[in-house]
Amino acid sequence: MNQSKEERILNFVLQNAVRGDPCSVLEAIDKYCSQKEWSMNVGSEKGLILDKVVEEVSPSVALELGTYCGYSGVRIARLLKAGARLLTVEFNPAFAAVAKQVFEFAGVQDKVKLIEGPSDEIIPQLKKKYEVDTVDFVFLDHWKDRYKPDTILLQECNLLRKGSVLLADNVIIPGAPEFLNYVRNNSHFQCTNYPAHLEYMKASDAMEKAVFLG
Ligand SMILES: O=c1[nH]cnc2c(O)cc(-c3ccc(F)cc3)cc12
Ligand SMILES: [Mg+2]
Repeated sequence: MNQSKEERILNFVLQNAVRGDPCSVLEAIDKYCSQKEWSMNVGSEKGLILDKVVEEVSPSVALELGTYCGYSGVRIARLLKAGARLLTVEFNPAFAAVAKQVFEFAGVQDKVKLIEGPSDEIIPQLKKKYEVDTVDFVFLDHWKDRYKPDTILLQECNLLRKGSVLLADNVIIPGAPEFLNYVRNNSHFQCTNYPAHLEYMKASDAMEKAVFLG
């Protein structure tokens, strides 16, 4: 059976990165996806913005919506302080299977809980089933049409606290206009836009940070 692109990315990591070295995993994925096959990892330019926000927040509990191959999950997990954890949600089982192996190869598996399923089902389970009180940081990188409803759902489930930081990828390409309108015109959020390029391309993209004010 033919390999998927995601399996080819995983194999490139296994053959070119260093087990237990998260940075080498990130470099291998960026090398493969910039030289061989484009894929929707956040990439190194927007990855630096992600790094800065994660370091700024220093979350005890981080949530990622949209795991894909695990690139941004490795990016986030490698920066977490001792005892902190990342919960990452992926709808697509094939993507989740690749991400699991990427996390293990990078050596971040003890900091990461990979949850398979749709975000609108998982978010209401976070408190009771995954023992979450509130989330300090949320990376939205799944399906653009879910950014706004999932932001509302996080609030309805009392998962945000004063100062919780949302960071959304792709607010230009593919674009998340409803989400942008929602958070930018909502007095409970303080927003900042970070222009960048679409991963591995010259096209313009941007990330939006929205701090929940309580
Ligand atoms: O669907 C996406 N989820 C998460 N991140 C994405 C991402 O960073 C880029 C894109 C994307 C961008 C341009 C294009 F021509 C085709 C797909 C999609 C997603
Ligand atoms: Mg993205």
